[in-house]
Amino acid sequence: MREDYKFDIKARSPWSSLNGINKITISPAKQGIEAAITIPGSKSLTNRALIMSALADGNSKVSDILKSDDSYWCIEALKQLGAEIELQDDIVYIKGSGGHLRSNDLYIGAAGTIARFLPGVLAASREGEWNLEASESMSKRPIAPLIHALRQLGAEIDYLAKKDYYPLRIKGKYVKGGEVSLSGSISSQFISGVLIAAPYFNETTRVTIKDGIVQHAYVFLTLDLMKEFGADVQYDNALQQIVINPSPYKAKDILLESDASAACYFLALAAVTNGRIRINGLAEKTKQPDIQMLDIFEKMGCKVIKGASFIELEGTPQLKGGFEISMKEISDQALTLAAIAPFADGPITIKDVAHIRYHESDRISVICEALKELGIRTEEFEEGLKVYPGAPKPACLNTYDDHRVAMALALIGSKVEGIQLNDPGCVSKTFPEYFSLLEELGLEVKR
Ligand SMILES: O=C(O)C1=C[C@@H](OP(=O)(O)O)[C@@H](O)[C@H](O)C1
Ligand SMILES: C=C(OP(=O)(O)O)C(=O)O
Repeated sequence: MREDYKFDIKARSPWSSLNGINKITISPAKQGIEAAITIPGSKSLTNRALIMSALADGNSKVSDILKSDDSYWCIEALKQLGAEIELQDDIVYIKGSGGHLRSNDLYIGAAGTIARFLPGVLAASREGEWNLEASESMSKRPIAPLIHALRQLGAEIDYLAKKDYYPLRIKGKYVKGGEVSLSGSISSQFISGVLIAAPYFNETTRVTIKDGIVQHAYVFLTLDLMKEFGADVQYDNALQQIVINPSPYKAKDILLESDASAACYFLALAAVTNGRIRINGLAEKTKQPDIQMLDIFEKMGCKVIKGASFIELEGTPQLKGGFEISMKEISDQALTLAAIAPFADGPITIKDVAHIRYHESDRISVICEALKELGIRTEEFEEGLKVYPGAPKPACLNTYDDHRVAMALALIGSKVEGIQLNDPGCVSKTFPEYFSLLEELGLEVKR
């Protein structure tokens, strides 16, 4: 176990689950898994829509939001900034501030989407001053390329403790805009963070990307939503140059899609148990990148039915392996594939995901550690890993305060009796009901 590991209780919100539960044990379902389920709203769309509605002048209604730690801290921050927000079940009514934000100290939890999307927005808010504090894990994740780009555009942002990391101090002023070139090779969120704020800069902003973008689809999600909220943006399909004219967001009513990343755990569950799961309310046409996992499941021998408003996956008695795959564009699913890989009939190599070492944990190192603990032969590379077929043995595994580590490793409990996970509550970052849903589907979950 890595020595610096402890979970950050402060980042768990009132919407988190499993508070005070140190360990959970997962064992296979007694019967075959066959179900139709609905997954909560997309984390990425929820926090984008909340921020844009809070900036718009007027009343917006955002329906089918995700209720998790990431969205809780987003809503709290926006309230502190002066947005009037009312919540009814999973519908949020927001009276936006028209871009005039109240000075306050803000805590943003462990959410990359808030950490990378708020600084530009605050900096361009003409007046006001904010200290922004993030969770321990978020305070270790990179933000320097974003802050550097925003400063180049005229923003006043200082590091309050360690250079290049949270916490931040931001002074609102007129941000000029203009030309900026930034890197998307560690996180696409740096680009989204500049784009979301750019309609509030004084002049037209022209963004060019210095090198690659790790997950292009999230930048397209940003641009699509900006257009829906009335921003004036132009871009080419290769995202070589993105142009944003000053064009404040307009209030609107919006219904959000289910979270494709969260859906993938249940598709993987059907795949690995030879079960059948239908996800209602999510279609192949979504622009969320993780829907591309369907191609991987098909490659592994699963049958996928793509309906107009659902996705269904039927597993197979023996998953196929023996392939290498680049997961650069769908890297939130790298751990999901790694967790089901031991059950395939040949090794699986996951490539091009060096950037996931900078997510909530060093995901490549953590998943390799867990698989080894389970007795699975695993090779770790700088940019990925190779997992060999094997029979995992029961083990007690660390989740490193990383929701995707916990959700992926829990899938092994659908095949192997007695998989124990420490700090299962970390799933609350994006999916507080995760273990309850596994239980409803028949898995044995002992808290
Ligand atoms: O913009 C977004 O909503 C996201 C972008 C991706 O981050 P990176 O580009 O940092 O990998 C993804 O991993 C994250 O879960 C959500
Ligand atoms: C990387 C992730 O989150 P974040 O939005 O905090 O970057 C994730 O959800 O896997």
